[in-house]
Amino acid sequence: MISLQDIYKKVDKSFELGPISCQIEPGSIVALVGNNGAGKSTLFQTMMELVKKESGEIDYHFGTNRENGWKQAFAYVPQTPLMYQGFTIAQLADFFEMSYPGWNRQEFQRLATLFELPHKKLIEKLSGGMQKKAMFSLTLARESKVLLLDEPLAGVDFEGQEQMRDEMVRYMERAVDQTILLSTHSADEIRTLADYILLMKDGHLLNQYEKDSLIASWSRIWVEGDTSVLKNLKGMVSASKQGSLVECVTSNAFEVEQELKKMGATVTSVQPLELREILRIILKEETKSA
Ligand SMILES: Nc1ncnc2c1ncn2[C@@H]1O[C@H](COP(=O)(O)OP(=O)(O)OP(=O)(O)O)[C@@H](O)[C@H]1O
Repeated sequence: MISLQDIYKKVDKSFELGPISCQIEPGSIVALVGNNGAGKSTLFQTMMELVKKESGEIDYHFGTNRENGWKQAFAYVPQTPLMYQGFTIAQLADFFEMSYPGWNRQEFQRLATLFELPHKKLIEKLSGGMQKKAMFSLTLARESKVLLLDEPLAGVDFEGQEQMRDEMVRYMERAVDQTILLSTHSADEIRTLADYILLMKDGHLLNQYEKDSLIASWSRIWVEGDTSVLKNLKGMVSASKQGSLVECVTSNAFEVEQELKKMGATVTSVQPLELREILRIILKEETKSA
């Protein structure tokens, strides 16, 4: 278990992260989701102690954050590999081998072949997508338990995305308690990879969801009836008249359907909502109520 308790980081006058508290289950893939500037990268940097937090505790259960044991267990791929710009991939491979006990050159070479990495090129001379593939390969060759990936698939070509997804699954299969926390703006990535979703906004954690339950609890229901009555049902997100029917969107699908039946309303169609749409609505609703 990774426990974050009241993590608070003041970046500057205009942005504060937290306080954030949550728990991350080992053996799961967790997607960190939020609008631009929500604080996802800042949270990663704080977790990795690359920036100093003002207060709060992170208990990694691989040793506390006051010891160095956890650093061996945690691997992190930043959004942009700024600190590695002056090095070739081959030099970075040597550097990773020296820095991380158990770094697996054979595994790195497998990944380098898969992603066709040009070993002699400086990182800064690679395209954005190739930089992602290079840092991903170097980091996955580490013997880590927890992988923090900041927008790993952004800017990567279709084939590369598929390969990286497969490699993440392979990473999870190394042991039962392998864990990935990844930030993303891609609903597709969340749908295909994540078990849980952490939703962030303005430096705060809005909510934590089990992905399949979240998808199952939302639906679009077409019903004959009175908009104003339907709007007042618990869990109704919106109800708008569309011709002779009312289009209802609910975050409480099962209970709303039961309620509609009790009311004797005629339901003409029930459709699931795309995850993309659910996340967009939740973030928009939170923006409205903020
Ligand atoms: N290098 C920096 N210097 C100053 N402020 C920064 C810096 N990086 C981030 N911030 C501040 O921290 C806030 C959170 O940024 P962060 O990069 O953590 O968000 P994010 O959720 O990862 O965004 P995105 O989805 O756009 O990558 C920003 O709004 C900005 O005010």
